[in-house]
Amino acid sequence: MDDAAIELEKLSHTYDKDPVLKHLDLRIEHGEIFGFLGHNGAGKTTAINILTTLLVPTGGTAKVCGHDVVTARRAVTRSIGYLPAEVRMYGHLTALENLEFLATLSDVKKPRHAAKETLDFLGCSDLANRRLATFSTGMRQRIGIAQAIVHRPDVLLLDEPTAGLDPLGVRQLRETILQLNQELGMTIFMNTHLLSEVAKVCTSIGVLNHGELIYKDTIEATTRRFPDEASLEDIYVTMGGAP
Ligand SMILES: Nc1ncnc2c1ncn2[C@@H]1O[C@H](COP(=O)(O)OP(=O)(O)OP(=O)(O)O)[C@@H](O)[C@H]1O
Repeated sequence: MDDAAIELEKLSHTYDKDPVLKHLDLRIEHGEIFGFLGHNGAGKTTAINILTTLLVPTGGTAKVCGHDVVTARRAVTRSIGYLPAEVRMYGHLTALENLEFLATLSDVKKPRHAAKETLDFLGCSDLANRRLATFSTGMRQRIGIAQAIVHRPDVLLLDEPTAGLDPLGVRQLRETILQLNQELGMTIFMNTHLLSEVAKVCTSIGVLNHGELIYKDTIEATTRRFPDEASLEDIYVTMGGAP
């Protein structure tokens, strides 16, 4: 079988004594937009931290594009882009300077060109010469996405990307996710609480409940099973996923 974009096998993690992730098995194919749903504290960020190589799992394996997150960290970090829940950036730099700096760190060949092209691709060239300290939440988030994709990763990991965005920002984000997936072929892995959002943008979903994956299916099968879009919430109830 070809390498999946993301493959977890019995992935487990324990910080202190209680397990936070419990034997997760999950395969996400290239080209998917995967929505990872779960209540607060379910373990979603822990899973993303493992995929970004920031955290070494205490059990099982996680691979990105066939690369193991523990034994092939460099190959993993080359394959991924990451938008954390709270984007950190150098406020005194302009958007372009910041992006060029990060492109350089990622060994991108022509960093300034890549930075400009990325801002252009995301439709925010108008922000290029403004200092990041002056940016609104929505603008910061667009630059956060630019930072995550400036090296053109195969897989983009987004941790609660809609947090703090107004409805227009949420819609813009949805369009950007589809554009990255359809035009650049990126696989997207998105942690979210927003059930309504996953139905609009995702091709498949998984539901995490207290560290266990209690549901995984395509969005078509899911909406057939839970025909009322708003009632995607029923997944939590039906599968016992409420906190
Ligand atoms: N560094 C840490 N040390 C100890 N416990 C931690 C640490 N990070 C997270 N936890 C605990 O692990 C559990 C899962 O947290 P995690 O942040 O992965 O969940 P989440 O699904 O992303 O939640 P949220 O939606 O609130 O961000 C929680 O009980 C949290 O308190």
